[in-house]
Amino acid sequence: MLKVEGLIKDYGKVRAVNDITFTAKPGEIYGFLGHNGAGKSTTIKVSSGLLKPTQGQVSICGYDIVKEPIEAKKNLGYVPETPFLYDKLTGAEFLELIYGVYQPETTAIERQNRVKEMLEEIELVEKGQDLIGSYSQGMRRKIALCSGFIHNPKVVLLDEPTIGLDASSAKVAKDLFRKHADEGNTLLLTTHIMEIAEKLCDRIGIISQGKIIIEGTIEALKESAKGHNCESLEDLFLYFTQKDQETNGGDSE
Ligand SMILES: Nc1ncnc2c1ncn2[C@@H]1O[C@H](COP(=O)(O)OP(=O)(O)OP(=O)(O)O)[C@@H](O)[C@H]1O
Repeated sequence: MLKVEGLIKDYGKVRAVNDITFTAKPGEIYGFLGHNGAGKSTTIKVSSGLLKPTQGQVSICGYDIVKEPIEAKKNLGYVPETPFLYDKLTGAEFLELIYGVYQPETTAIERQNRVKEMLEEIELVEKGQDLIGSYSQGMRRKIALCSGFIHNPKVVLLDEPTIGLDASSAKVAKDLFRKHADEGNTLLLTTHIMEIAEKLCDRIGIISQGKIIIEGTIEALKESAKGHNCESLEDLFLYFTQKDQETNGGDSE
């Protein structure tokens, strides 16, 4: 379970996140949607422990990310929008390294077996022994995704997880996300691709100018937009964000 309560994050004078509260539950894929600069990545970075909140709390499975970072991070997987990878390691070596950091008590054989399983799941076995430096953009993305799931975390934060993936790789990734959620884990993901959010997410939170302006299932969002001709998630997204800008002003695009 991921709980964000009264979160505020300032970068100097810029208030990037302005009092956000939401919960992503076990078994759920929570989609975080918003225009560029709305505050999605900042919320994810604070939730991962990478940035300190200005105000408010984030807890991962009940552990406060600031006060109990080790316990919180043991339960956490995080795949940033621009992941850092080691070009001089093979994909398999990189994943073994990450797995060993999270599960230091495991043996080398256990780590190798888990990595093999993960590479099979993401359909990258034949490239596992190649250097990451030789990978295409899509292969790099796949390895980064594996690094977020390799230790079977209870909460996974995914910032634009399907960027650079072709249609069949995106399908493999989406299947991985769904399977992990169906096993009782929590996923929070951001995406600008409305079709992905529509098909994959159990609940949606729309963020505008650092605030969540509406959240719920797509059915619930449609109910709130009744009479405004919103048939798809794209229609709903445009309706709610435009309404927010008309009501509250601002220049987020
Ligand atoms: N390191 C930083 N220093 C100063 N301002 C920042 C920094 N990172 C983000 N911001 C500002 O915070 C606000 C929210 O940015 P954020 O990256 O969280 O948005 P986002 O919703 O993830 O956008 P995108 O969809 O473009 O990735 C923006 O106004 C951005 O310019």
